[in-house]
Amino acid sequence: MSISVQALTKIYGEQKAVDSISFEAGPGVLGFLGPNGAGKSTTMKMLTCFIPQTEGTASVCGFDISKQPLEVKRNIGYLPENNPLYADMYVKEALAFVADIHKMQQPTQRIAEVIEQTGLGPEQHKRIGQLSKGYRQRVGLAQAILHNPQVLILDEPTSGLDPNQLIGIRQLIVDLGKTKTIVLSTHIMQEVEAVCDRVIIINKGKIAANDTLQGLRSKNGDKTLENIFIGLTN
Ligand SMILES: Nc1ncnc2c1ncn2[C@@H]1O[C@H](COP(=O)(O)OP(=O)(O)OP(=O)(O)O)[C@@H](O)[C@H]1O
Repeated sequence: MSISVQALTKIYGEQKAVDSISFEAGPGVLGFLGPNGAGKSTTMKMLTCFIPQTEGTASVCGFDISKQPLEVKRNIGYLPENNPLYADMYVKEALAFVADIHKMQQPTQRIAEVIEQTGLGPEQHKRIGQLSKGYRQRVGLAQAILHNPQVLILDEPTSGLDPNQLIGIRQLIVDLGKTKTIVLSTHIMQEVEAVCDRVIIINKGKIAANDTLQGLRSKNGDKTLENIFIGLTN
C-alpha cells in the first residue's frame, strides 16, 4: 500500500485533533470527508511531514514520516488547503522554481505538460497575483503534480472553481487516480460520487467509516451519501 497509517494522533495543547486513526490506501482516489474541524487537514499535514504527529506512525511509499521525511516528500505532491503561492512570480516561473526544488533535469517539457493538463494555458503568462481564485487553484495543482509523485494529497482541490473548470479538474483527478494514490478532501458530495473509489469519513478526530461508495450505501439502506454523512457525523 502506498499509504499506511497506524494509530496516528495529533494533540494541539489540550485538543486531540486526530485521535488514533489507522487506514491504508493504494492507487485510486480516496475521499477524505468530515465536518469542519474533524481533523482532515491535520492528518494531511502529518502525512506530508508539515507537522509532526504526537503519537502513532505512518508511511508513504514505504518511507516513515518521522524518520524519512525527505523521501516522503519526494514521493508526495501536496495541495494545501489555503494553497499558498508566490504572488509575484509568473506561472511558468513558479513551476520552474518548484522543478528546481525537486532537482528536475530539463523541466521545460514537463512544465508545458502540466500547464496543458491543468488548463493553465490561457493564463500562463500572468503573474500569480493577477490570476483568479480558480486559476490559482490550478497553479497549486500543477505544482503538486509537477514531479510526477506516486501519492497526491489534495486538500479541497476544487474550491473556487467554476462549473466548467470543475469538470476538467475532476477528470484530471480521475485520470491521475488510475495509477496514483490520491487522498482528496472535499465537502462536495457530488464530487465524491464523481471521483472517489473509496471514502473515509472522519468525525471528531476518529474514523467513522472506511469503505467503498457502494459498500457505504449498501450498509446504510441505500441512503444518499449526504444523508449517510449526516448520520455518521451528527
Ligand atoms: N495549529 C493549530 N493549533 C491548535 N488547534 C488547531 C491547529 N490546527 C487545527 N487545530 C484544531 O484541530 C481541529 C482539527 O482541525 P483541522 O483543520 O484538521 O480540521 P478539518 O477537518 O480540516 O476542518 P475543515 O473542514 O474546516 O477544513 C480543529 O478543532 C482545529 O481548531
